[in-house]
Amino acid sequence: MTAVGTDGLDAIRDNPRGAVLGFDFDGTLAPIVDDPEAARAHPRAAATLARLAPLVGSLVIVTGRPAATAVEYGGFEGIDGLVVLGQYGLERWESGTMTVPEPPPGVAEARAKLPDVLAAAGAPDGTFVEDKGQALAVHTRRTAEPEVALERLRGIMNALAERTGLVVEPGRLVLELRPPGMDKGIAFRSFIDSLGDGLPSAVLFAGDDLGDLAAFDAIDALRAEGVPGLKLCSGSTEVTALTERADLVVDGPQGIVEFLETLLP
Ligand SMILES: O=P(O)(O)OC[C@H]1O[C@H](O[C@H]2O[C@H](CO)[C@@H](O)[C@H](O)[C@H]2O)[C@H](O)[C@@H](O)[C@@H]1O
Repeated sequence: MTAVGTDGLDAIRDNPRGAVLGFDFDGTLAPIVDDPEAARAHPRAAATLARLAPLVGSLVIVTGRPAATAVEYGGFEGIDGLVVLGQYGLERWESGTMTVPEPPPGVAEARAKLPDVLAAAGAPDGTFVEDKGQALAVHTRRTAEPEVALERLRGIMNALAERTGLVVEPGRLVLELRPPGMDKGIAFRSFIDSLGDGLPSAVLFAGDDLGDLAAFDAIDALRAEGVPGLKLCSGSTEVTALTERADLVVDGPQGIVEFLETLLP
């Protein structure tokens, strides 16, 4: 644990009701599996979050998933005080109420073009598209050589993003075409600012993937404003960039849940 991370954790323990705790979903609260539709939160994740919610200032999940999918796969329905920001912050769920904006026209254009683009690039067997409404995720985890497949597709995904006014969000054996202008850092900070309570007494963000780096940036920015913070990494062999930025690395979603349980009375 880094010294500043220890300060962040001490501040959370000292005044949990003033703290804002943020979490990624896949790879952090839910173990990674081959089929995105088969992903489910760790068996103790929802119960742990439900027990934490009344003890802390705010609990928020910031995920690349549609908010409704994260709520369903997480078993989060009914957790009072939990907010889920989906599609990297474009969607919001709270207490059963969902806010989902219209996707920009570039998403429909990319949806129409993507099959031909993937075929022309020789996307290998096992490549598949997850259509999230606001975004299109091209997964290679189920190909024979997932990393090789991902690299083969990176150039054409960048080109299609440029043609359609979208951006490419890289992740764990996935490249997503999604609208620009939002990321997990903007979403996390906007959520904090929207609480209207001034700066929190402490912050935490737990993640595992490249998309979570923006939320780590938000923690760094809050620290620079005097807010103690903890950057927690759900460690894996697939992503090292986050490990290098984290204050504390634990062993996947099991380690995350065990860490959260230490915050409970
Ligand atoms: O921000 P997150 O909650 O981490 O969501 C990021 C993406 O996660 C999902 O894909 C990842 O998890 C899958 C299930 O374990 C795995 O098969 C895939 O290889 C991973 O990239 C999800 O399918 C995406 O839509 C999310 O954006």
